[in-house]
Amino acid sequence: MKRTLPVQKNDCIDVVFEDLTHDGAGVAKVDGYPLFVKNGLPGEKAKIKVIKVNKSYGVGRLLDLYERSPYRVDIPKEDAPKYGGCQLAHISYEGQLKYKENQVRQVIARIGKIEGARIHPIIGMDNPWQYRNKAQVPVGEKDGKLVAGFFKPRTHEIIDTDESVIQLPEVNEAIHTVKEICSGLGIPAYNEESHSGVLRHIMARYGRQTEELMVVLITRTDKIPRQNELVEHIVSRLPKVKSVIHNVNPKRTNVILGEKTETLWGRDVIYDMIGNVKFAISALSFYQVNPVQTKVLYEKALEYAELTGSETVIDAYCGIGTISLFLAQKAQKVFGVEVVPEAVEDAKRNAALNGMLNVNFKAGKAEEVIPKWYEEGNTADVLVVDPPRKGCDESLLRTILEMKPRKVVYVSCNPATLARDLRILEDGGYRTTDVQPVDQFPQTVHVEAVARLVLGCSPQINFSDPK
Ligand SMILES: C[S@@+](CC[C@H](N)C(=O)[O-])C[C@H]1O[C@@H](n2cnc3c(N)ncnc32)[C@H](O)[C@@H]1O
Repeated sequence: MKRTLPVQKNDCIDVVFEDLTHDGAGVAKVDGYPLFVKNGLPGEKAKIKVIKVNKSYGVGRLLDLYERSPYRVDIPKEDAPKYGGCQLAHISYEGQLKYKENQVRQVIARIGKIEGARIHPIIGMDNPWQYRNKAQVPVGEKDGKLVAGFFKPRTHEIIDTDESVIQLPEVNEAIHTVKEICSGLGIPAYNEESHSGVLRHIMARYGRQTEELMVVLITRTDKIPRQNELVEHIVSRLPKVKSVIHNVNPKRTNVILGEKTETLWGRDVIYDMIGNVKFAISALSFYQVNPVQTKVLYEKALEYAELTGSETVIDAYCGIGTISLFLAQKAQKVFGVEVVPEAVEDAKRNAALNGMLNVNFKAGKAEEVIPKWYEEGNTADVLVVDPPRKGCDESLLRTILEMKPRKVVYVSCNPATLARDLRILEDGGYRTTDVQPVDQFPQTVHVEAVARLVLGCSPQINFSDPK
C-alpha cells in the first residue's frame, strides 16, 4: 500500500531542527519523516517551505526564523561571495567544533559500535580563517570583463570575487593580481559553451613556511597571447613568486589540469616545510592545503605509532610521502605505497631532499602491493593507513588481520568509513584505544580523525568469503 507522506510539496510549515546532516543542512522531522533544510541549525524553530519530497526524505527552504541558535553567526549579504565553499560559516567556530566532534562520536558509536575507545575533544585552530595555501579559480567573461572566483553552487556561473575568507592573504593577492594583469593585457577568457578562448583557470600555491609562491596559468591553447609581458608583470608585481607554470588543458572537461606543463619562469617546484621535513611541490602534485593542522594530524599519527627507532612501518596510501617522512625520523624502515606513480616520484624526491635513506616507495594499489609483500614474508610492526573518503579496501583490511602489526594508526577524512573499518579490525582482534578528531578545514563540513588500534583481543573474524 502506498504510504501517504506527512508533508506535500509547497507546504509551508513550522519545524524545530534537531540535527545537522554530514553536509551541514539542518534536519527537522515531521512524524518521523526527515526534512533537510540548508542553513537550519539544531535547536532553532523556523518556518520552512517544502520544495521537494522523496519516499524517505524531503527538502525544505528556510523562510523565517522564530528562535535562533546561540551558535548562529550572520554573514552580511554583500560579503557572501567571500564565503564560497564555506558550508558552516553561519555557525560560530565553537559551534562548528562541537558539531564535528559530535559527528565523530556518533558514527563511531552507531556505525562502528566501538566501545571503550577514548574519543578526545577535537583539536581546532587558534585562527580558523585564512588557512588555505592553494586556490584554483575558474576564469570567464561577463559583460566583456574578465571574471574569476568560484562557481555558484549547482551552476556554471562564475561569482566574481577576489577574496576568500579561508585562503591565505598571499593566495588571495596572487589570484587578484594575476586576474588584473590578464585583464589589462586583454587575454581572452575560456568560453565553456563554445569551447573557445584561452585562460581557463588561475591557480596559486604558497609555501607558508618558506614564503614561496607558485602561479599556474591553465589555458585551452598551447600559446598564451602576450606571454612574455604577462610573465614580466607577474614577476614584478608578486615579489614572492618563485615559479610561473603554464598548464595546457585542450579538452572539453570539468577536470582543471591538463597533461602538458611547462615552466615559464623560475623553478618547476616551490618548497614548503611541515615540521622539520621539507617538501618539493610541483604544479600537479597533491599537497595538504592546511599545513598548520596537517602538522597537528601527523604529530598525532606519530605519537600513536609509538616508535622507538627499531620498527618497520608501512604507510599505505602515502601520497607524496608526507606521513612516511614524518615516521621515518623515528622508525628503522618505512615502506610507502601509493597508486599515483607521479606522487611516488615526488615522494622519492622528497626523501632524497631530506637525506632520508630508510624510506622506500612503491607505486601500486595498497590492497595489491601489501598482500604481495606479506606473501613474500615481509611484515610490519606498525601499519599506518590514510585512505581516500571511501576508506580501506576490504582485502587490505584482511591482510592487516593476517599480518598482525602490533599497532594500526588510521588517518581518516571520512568518519563514517573510519567507523566501518574500525569495526572490521576490532572483529579481527584489534582494539581501538583512541580517536582524535582534528579540524583540518574550518568553515567547511569536512572533518579528519586519527585512530590508534592495538592488537590484543580474541579475534572473531567476520569477513564474507573472498571473491
Ligand atoms: C587522503 S590522501 C592521503 C595522502 C597522504 N597520506 C597525505 O597526507 O598527503 C589518499 C591517497 O591515497 C591514494 N590512493 C587512492 N586509492 C589508493 C589505493 N587503492 N592504493 C594506494 N593509494 C591509493 C590517493 O592517490 C591519495 O594520494
